[in-house]
Amino acid sequence: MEFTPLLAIQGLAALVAIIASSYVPRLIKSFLLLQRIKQYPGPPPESFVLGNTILAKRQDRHRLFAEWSDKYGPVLRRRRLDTHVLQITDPALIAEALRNKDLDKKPVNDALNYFAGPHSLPTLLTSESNARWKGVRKATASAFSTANMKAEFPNIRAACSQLIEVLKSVGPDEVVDMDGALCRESLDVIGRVGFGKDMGATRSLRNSDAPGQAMEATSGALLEADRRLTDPTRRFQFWRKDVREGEAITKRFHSIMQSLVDGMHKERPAESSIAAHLLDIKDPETGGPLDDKHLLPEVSTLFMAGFETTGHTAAWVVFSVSQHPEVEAKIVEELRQHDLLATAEQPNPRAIQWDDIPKLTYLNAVIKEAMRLYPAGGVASFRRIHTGKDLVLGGGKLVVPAGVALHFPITAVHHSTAVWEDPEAFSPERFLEAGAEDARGAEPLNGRKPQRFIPFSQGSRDCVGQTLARLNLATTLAQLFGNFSFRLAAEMGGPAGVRASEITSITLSCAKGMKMHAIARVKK
Ligand code: HEM
Repeated sequence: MEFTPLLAIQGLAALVAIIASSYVPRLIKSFLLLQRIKQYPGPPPESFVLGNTILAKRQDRHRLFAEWSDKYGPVLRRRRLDTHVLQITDPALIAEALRNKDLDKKPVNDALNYFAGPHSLPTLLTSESNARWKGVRKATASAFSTANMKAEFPNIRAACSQLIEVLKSVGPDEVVDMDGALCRESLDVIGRVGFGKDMGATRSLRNSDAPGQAMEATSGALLEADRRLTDPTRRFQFWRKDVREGEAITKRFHSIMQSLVDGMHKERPAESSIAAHLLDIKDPETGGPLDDKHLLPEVSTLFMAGFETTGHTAAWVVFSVSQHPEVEAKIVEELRQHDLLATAEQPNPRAIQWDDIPKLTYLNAVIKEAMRLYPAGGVASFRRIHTGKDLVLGGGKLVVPAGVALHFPITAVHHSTAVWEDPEAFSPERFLEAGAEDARGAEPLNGRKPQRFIPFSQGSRDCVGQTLARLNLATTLAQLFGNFSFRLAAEMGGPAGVRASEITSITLSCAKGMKMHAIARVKK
């Protein structure tokens, strides 16, 4: 056939018709949905086509969602291309919605699945709540039981002791990135508690002989996943050097995870470990144990979901305390009362025990207050209605039409003036009051009070690792504050510099890290 201008025009027309036939129905649907949620206010769209897409990808979007919530109210409307999103920050509505079985996660998250394993399969974190997810969730939830955490407590303490040793070798004039150090420690905690393996991330901070690849590979692969999340076309840009490097480091991360899986097969792990629980999962399709194709991504996911979240949170605590000497003085007094403070008479305080953790009331309140202000998963919690039917919440107060997405941004709830008094103030005392975590004036739902403090989200898709996270945070921070006082390094530009560098990628951190001076309480 001869190529003629007429043929080219016909081809172009066919292409336009194909695109139009798939997009026009979507646009009509989007327009009709808009008529049903028009009554809710919301930020003006950036453009007719984009809606609020670009702003909602901003690095400080956690702050933006909070500003919108205060400006437009607890139920507001925004748009991502042709998808309408209702952003909800009313704790009672959130509690009801997140416990409603008609809502589910969106089925696929390619970037995170790519991170998790070579076959890009959905995992505990990214999958819909299907039979496979149920099996993995049940097994991991029981791995994180109080009894198992108690059995694994010495492993957490051991990882923290390594960090203390590293910091002791650093002089007070030297600057340490406490965010990086605490992420390393959290990675090692997951390695030890989950798989009985020291990944060497903390040791490699000061010792170049220690095997440091685990940290570099995990954070490098996570960075590549984050880049793919913000730019879905990235995976096709094979000519770019940074994309190829991202692929290479992701492969390296997978091979480290594969060696953990090989170790699990070689020798039965401790019964209290996460590994033992993962090995006992029955695959709903085969009835047998998970094959490596499915097991490896679940192992990776626990590292991904657990190490930066916990590490960044601990860094936010250290930063917050460094800005509030009166808070530090109270922590010091509490640690002194429990014999956990380094003093001239007792330069090495006694080793922290499992029973100490609940007794550290003030420190626990400080951790909660930092998690309120800086929730690591602050923009998580997107849901969609999977039944095709409208969702009715609050006894008819809110009707969500099927097809509208729901977003419950945790940072916005934690910073809302409608939910908290003086939300921007760092005041651990608020968590010393009984019922501080409950939503004010909200009626109990199935016997449970709706919560306004939700750093781990809520409902069936809440954080499965929260027992480990809380335990690690309290154990680590008690030992850190027992031995050191922290001062923000000048290069951070003071609290204003930290605030200006807040960044939400997959988790919330400070783009500059958290550079500090660790000043030993007892001089050598
Ligand atoms: C301070 C530390 C942590 C914070 C703030 C945190 C926060 C969260 C949040 C907000 C979610 C819900 C995400 C969503 O709705 O999309 C979540 C889910 C999850 N978290 Fe955590 N997390 C922490 C530590 C951990 C740890 C230590 C682990 C495991 C080692 C872990 C494993 C998971 C997993 C597997 C899920 C998905 C659960 C499911 O969908 O069934 N997290 N986390």
